[in-house]
Amino acid sequence: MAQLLKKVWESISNGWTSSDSSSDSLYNFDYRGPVHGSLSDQIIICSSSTGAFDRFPLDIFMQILKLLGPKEAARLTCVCKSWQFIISDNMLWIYFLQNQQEPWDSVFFGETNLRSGFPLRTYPRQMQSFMHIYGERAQVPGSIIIDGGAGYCKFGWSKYDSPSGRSATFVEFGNIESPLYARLRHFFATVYSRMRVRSSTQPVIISIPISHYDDTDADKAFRRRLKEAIHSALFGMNAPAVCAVSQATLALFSARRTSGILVNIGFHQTSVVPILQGKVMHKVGVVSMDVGGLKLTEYLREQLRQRNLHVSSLYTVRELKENVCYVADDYEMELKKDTEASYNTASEGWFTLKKERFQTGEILFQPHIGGIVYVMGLHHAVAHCIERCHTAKMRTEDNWFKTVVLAGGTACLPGLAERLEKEVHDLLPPSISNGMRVVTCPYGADAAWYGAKLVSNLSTFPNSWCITNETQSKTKKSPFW
Ligand SMILES: Nc1ncnc2c1ncn2[C@@H]1O[C@H](COP(=O)(O)OP(=O)(O)OP(=O)(O)O)[C@@H](O)[C@H]1O
Repeated sequence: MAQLLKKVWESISNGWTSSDSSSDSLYNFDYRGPVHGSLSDQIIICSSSTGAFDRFPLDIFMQILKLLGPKEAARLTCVCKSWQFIISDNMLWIYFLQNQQEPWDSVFFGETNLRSGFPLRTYPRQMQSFMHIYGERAQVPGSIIIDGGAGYCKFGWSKYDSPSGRSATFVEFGNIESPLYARLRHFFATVYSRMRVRSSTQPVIISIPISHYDDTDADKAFRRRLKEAIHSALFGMNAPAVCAVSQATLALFSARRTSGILVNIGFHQTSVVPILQGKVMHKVGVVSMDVGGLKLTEYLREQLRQRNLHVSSLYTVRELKENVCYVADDYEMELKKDTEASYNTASEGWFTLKKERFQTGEILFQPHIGGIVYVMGLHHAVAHCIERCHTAKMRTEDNWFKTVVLAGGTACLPGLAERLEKEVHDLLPPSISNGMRVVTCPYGADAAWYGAKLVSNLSTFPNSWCITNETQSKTKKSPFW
């Protein structure tokens, strides 16, 4: 300890001689919203002594605590009331949380918006202290996250940086004709075996695919049945706790939002999903189009074939699409430009693409150029959804539906967000479109997985988000749906 103090003292003295010594420079936080007010204000009120440390300026004392780390700092709260008061300062624990593996913005978003589970409640002021939150988060068990996309399944540990496995999805969750329970059980068993983990050891968080989204009785019944089948399959495998949340909601969470319009461009389909406070607004209407990543890949292959460019594998075409294609800001103008670019693929060498680079993504806006008929363009679907949200006026006090979040692998196409925003503004009257913006979720195809990770690392997880075998009978009507 003496050594450490010496080191700290030296480093701080050096800092004073070489740079500006404003006390703020010791705090490199972005956060400026203390829950208890600033510590220096409060320390004046706190009259009791910190013993020999009375001689230390407060910022040095805090620097020592930062160097000691969260475990030691927590222990020191037992020394006396003054120390406890100083150590429990939110800024110190925000500093510790900022130095965790998870981005601080996501931690803050999650702890202020998602702690309660459904129905969501925001904690602007009366939330727990960050010391308490830090302690709770440290005790949250690791969970298994399974995002079973229509094309690719992503799974892995909540404490890891990214999904540990991706595989082509071999179960269609949405197929009502087949014995759902058996298929789900097989699917979960395969994921557990790939992860080499026993199903009975960890809570599990599952993304529910966007399917049967209408507000009809039949679709509601299907969604209920699917939820029940997921729970029974997992509890039948002795999972200790299960959390099942819509894929669209999880993707929206990963973009650090609880409300907005989530546009998921998936493998087979594109879905436009209005979400208010984490809840899918089936009543307003989810719009879905049969254009997804696979159609884009197939269309690019067709264009290359027309230019007598032979590509043996669809994987190579996909590689070209993911690395060379983009969405034009103005399609007609782009046709007049020289857009040629070459790319060296992993298994089939060099290819030079021309207008295919932007024509591929154009089928999202003009499906007919790819031979897809009776399907509306993405901008029309989004504008339609915004209009419906505007008309429904569920919450007149804000424009929750004016943030459009793009998720899914195809959402990574450069230029897509800008083009969509422009087209939607052109379609809607300014009174509705004013303030509308389109943002891209930073996680692309893994958006739902990261949303699940955010939830499963919350200080209140699993209690406020999961159900157990014992509690499942009480959740006949879950608000997650
Ligand atoms: N950087 C990229 N640019 C363009 N397309 C991409 C990129 N990365 C992935 N994709 C495409 O995204 C598609 C897969 O998307 P994703 O993994 O989101 O679908 P999914 O989760 O299986 O489907 P769904 O969301 O419908 O359940 C593939 O066609 C893939 O080629």
